Amino acid sequence: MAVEDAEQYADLLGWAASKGITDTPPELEWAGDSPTLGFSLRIATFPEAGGRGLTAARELKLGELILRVPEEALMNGKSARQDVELARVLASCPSLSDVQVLCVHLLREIAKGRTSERYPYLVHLPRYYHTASFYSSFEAQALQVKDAVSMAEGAAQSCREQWLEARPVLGKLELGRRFSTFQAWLWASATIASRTLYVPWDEAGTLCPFGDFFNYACPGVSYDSPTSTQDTSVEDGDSYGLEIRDRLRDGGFEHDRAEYCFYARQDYQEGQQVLLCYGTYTNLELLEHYGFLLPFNPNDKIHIDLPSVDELNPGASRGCQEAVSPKDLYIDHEGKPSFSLLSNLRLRAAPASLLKTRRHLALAGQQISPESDKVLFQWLKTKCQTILRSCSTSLQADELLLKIIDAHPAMVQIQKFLAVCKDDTASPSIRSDLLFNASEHLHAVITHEVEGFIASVSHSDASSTSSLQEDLRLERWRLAVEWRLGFKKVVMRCISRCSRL
Ligand SMILES: C[S@@+](CC[C@H](N)C(=O)[O-])C[C@H]1O[C@@H](n2cnc3c(N)ncnc32)[C@H](O)[C@@H]1O
Repeated sequence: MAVEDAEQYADLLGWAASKGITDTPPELEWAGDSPTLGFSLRIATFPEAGGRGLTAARELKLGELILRVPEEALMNGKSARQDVELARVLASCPSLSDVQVLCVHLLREIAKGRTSERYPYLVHLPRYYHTASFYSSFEAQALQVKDAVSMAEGAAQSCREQWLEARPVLGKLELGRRFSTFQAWLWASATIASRTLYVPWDEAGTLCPFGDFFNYACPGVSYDSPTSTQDTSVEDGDSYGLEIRDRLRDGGFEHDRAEYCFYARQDYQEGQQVLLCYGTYTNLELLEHYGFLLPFNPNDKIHIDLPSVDELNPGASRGCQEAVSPKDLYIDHEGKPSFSLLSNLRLRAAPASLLKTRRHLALAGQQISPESDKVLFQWLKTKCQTILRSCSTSLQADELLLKIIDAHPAMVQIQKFLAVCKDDTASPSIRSDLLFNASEHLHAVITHEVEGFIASVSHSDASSTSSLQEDLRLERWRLAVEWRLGFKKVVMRCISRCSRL
């Protein structure tokens, strides 16, 4: 963790204080004192856990009020309509959604440059994002799993549709070409997706200066290590040494104070990263909305479709079927079937003769008979094996590919790697150590994907592809590989669990 140079953020801290943003508890404020920051929180960088974030400037206690951001500093649909010119143009286009309104508001403020009253805040917003709408077709396909690929392709498509609908408004506001392009819209919508906080009156949420520096804490996990990195070597059945807790409410808009208030979700030592729970997300949802993955995410799940009514027990009369919500049918991060998946599989696997008297057992989470449990776990195991077979690379290939990308984190490096791999005359000493022991098949699979990635980057609009853009695409491809590897690990855990049971 590196505490950020106060100079670098002096403009933001000064502006925040002028807006009444403060991390001093109300009981310690002296009447007439101007608000300040730095008493409870400091801006710092956590390379392994979210990059820029907030660190405890002193010991903080669970439940303590640690930051207050007055309504005047927030940026949302209400503040958009306080801008007279913007309100007039928005009134002429009432069909825009809350998210579109906030995108327009953000782009209008950015287009004002230094003359924007919010410039000291806006200038510190990230320049780039890895949220799903930025995924190219190659990166989306690299997710491999059908639902994940459609999520990424759909995100880019829906962002484009929203931009097309909002274009007349951007035109009327005369923001200038640079701030009206699809690229600018993508940036604004990713800013909103990854940084807004919940408010009850606006579906887009609110941008909350300084409050949007908090990195994410997963509900149910207590972050005890000072840098908040978690053990990533997850073994089946391991308790991971983490304390599982209920979700705490750690931030929200308080009408009586007219402030967005943040509370410590646990005790923190000075220097420890202070985190905020944005909600309960699977890793795919984190990737979609926030552009990152958690190495350990107890809320991760994989959806499993139920077999047809007589697939497990052909010809048997099933009687009436329980109504079941698809979202409850999943295997969790440990590879365990959810309660609803297990009980519905039990009802489908049991012979009709037993169902009459033992149906209630399945509904109470108990076995109907050892034989029918065997049938259902065999079915689940086969289903998981089919899921893995439908992916174009194996878990081992993904692990190796991830190591290769990590060892070659820039486009020029990955290009050199490919050149060496394909050069039959290269001596073993200059060939990559990483592929040295790989089988011919693995070698071919890896080379094929690396080649595909490089081709996809060079086929994209060459005039606008800078080396920075290429490196960002490499990072997105890496995230896609990391996600599918995590997915396959969960499926593998389910297979070993089924084999044991
Ligand atoms: C609300 S912002 C948090 C502050 C942000 N790091 C910044 O520099 O402004 C949310 C973004 O921070 C990053 N982030 C937050 N929590 C993270 C975590 N636990 N691991 C990795 N990245 C994280 C992601 O890029 C996410 O989209």
